[in-house]
Amino acid sequence: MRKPLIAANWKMYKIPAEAIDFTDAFLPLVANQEKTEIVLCPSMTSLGVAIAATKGTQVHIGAQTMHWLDNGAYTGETSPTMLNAIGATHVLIGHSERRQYFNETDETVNMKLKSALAHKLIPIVCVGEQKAERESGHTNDVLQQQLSIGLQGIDPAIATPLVIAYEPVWAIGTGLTATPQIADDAHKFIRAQIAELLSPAIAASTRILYGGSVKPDNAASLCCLENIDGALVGGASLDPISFAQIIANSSI
Ligand SMILES: O=C[C@H](O)COP(=O)(O)O
Repeated sequence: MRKPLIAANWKMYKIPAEAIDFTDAFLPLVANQEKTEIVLCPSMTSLGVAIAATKGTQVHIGAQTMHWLDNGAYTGETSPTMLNAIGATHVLIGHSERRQYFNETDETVNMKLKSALAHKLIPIVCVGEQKAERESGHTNDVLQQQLSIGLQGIDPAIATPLVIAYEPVWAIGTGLTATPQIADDAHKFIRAQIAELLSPAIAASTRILYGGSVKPDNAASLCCLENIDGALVGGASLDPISFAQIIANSSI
């Protein structure tokens, strides 16, 4: 039985005071949502206040990226030990915006994933195809490549916390959403790949989230499918009421 997970990716939005305004409004709205794992991923400067504000609640805090090393001369980077030290529990890895604007590759995804698992951070590894790749019939090839390199050398014995987010790039921030059928097919393919690359047991327990223009009114149709175990939400997670509605509508 996979516990549903709904994560908010705030991207480069919200200063610390706005993060606190969010949690003040949001926490009472989800006080009874024990069935869903809820994660907020603020920017680095709001991690600390978000962790303090959610202490003692069932809401977890994750980072939007990290380096794979513990420390070193890497200006601007944040390490897994730094995330551990402040109490972050989850980390997004390989979001398409990191791949597009910050040169992240399947190889760096792989190094970050190994590091996150070693540091007991729950990794949410993002994969997904571009519009042209879908239109030319290459979606599964792209997913296969991202996963085979991203998951290379991962020890199945420590892979249980792995979470995958399927985010078709053409659906991110565009208002275009994958149909439930498109999303479920991709998730099914991803699960089969995990079975081959890691093990059938890990494939069965891995949560696979959908991301791309998830809103309160489409959350139920996307999140209730056999292979979809939750959502990674961008724009609609910035507003506490809308994000709480997505969580409520997903658990119907
Ligand atoms: O990480 C979240 C995704 O990029 C989805 O963003 P969006 O909900 O604004 O389309």
